[in-house]
Amino acid sequence: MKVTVVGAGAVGASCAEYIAIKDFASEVVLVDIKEGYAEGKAMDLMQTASLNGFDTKITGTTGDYTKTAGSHIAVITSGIPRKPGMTREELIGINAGIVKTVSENLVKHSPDVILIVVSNPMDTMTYLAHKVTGLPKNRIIGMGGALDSARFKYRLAEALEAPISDVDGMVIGGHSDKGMVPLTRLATRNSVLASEFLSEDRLNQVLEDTKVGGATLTKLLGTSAWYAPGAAVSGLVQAIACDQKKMFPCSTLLEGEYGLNDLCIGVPVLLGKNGIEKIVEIELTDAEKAKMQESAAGVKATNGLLDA
Ligand SMILES: NC(=O)C1=CN([C@@H]2O[C@H](COP(=O)(O)OP(=O)(O)OC[C@H]3O[C@@H](n4cnc5c(N)ncnc54)[C@H](O)[C@@H]3O)[C@@H](O)[C@H]2O)C=CC1
Ligand SMILES: O=C([O-])CC(=O)C(=O)O
Repeated sequence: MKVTVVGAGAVGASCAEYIAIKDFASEVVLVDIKEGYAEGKAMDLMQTASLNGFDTKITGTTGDYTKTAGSHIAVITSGIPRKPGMTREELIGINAGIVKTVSENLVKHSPDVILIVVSNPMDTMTYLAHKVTGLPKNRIIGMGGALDSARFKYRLAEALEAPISDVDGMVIGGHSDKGMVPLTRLATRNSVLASEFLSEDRLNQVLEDTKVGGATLTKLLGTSAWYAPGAAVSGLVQAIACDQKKMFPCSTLLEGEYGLNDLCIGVPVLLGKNGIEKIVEIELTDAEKAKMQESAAGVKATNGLLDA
């Protein structure tokens, strides 16, 4: 199983590291545009192999896509991250051009590849990857909901004063400060609804803290986060590589599902060897449906900037 990760920056390198540590891929190829950078990251990571006990071979290249040929899965993390005070949507001007070129190059050398889009604004970049490559919808996956759900669980565990392994929860909707829809109604601690333990106000606080999870870290770090994003991507890659049929909220092209059309947005999907093997439609309340509609309107407004 060969995996390419484009962008050897913070998220790309973290993602490559987690993939290697889990030791399910034979090969990871890092690609960057900065001369020597991917090669350097690959060498540094390879020197952790004997320490961390993995056999995955990691190599790096400065923009030579022939080295990516025959990739089963490719992750796109190339592009600029936001700085404190910015929204993800503000990155579109620079990142759209990068994601377009990178998607074209990847598909040219690996026509059967499954793409995982990470660069922001992620839902719009996933939609752009569809437009540019014309790949079937099961082979283009946007990563956002897996990360947002991990942050939701972190905040739930904090509020419940429970170990994280006790809690479960899911975030759907757009991967943006305003567009996320954390499903507090369905959040649980060991199958018991979180609402049994937490007041409505406290659950709302969990919801609000989850939505600004990325912005909170960006303010603290001066750039956006990378450990949890890298781990979240590695989870999606593993689910596909190992044909796990695991459920994650991912950004996917909707054609009527959830009453939405012609956009990519986060909904629960099953991931296996074919990429997105099923879009899971769950029954939402009227309030949740309204939030999804609002979130979709935000994503569509950003998609509209692609043509501008
Ligand atoms: N979807 C999500 O949940 C998340 C998305 N992100 C996004 O991921 C992207 C990357 O973030 P970081 O890794 O923190 O940034 P970074 O700046 O550390 O790394 C980005 C890398 O992309 C490279 N790059 C730029 N243009 C390229 C091209 N044409 N081909 C190959 N490589 C190129 C840069 O040289 C740099 O090394 C950002 O857009 C960020 O907003 C970050 C975290 C989570
Ligand atoms: O916050 C950002 O800009 C990066 C990102 O998407 C995240 O960490 O959720």
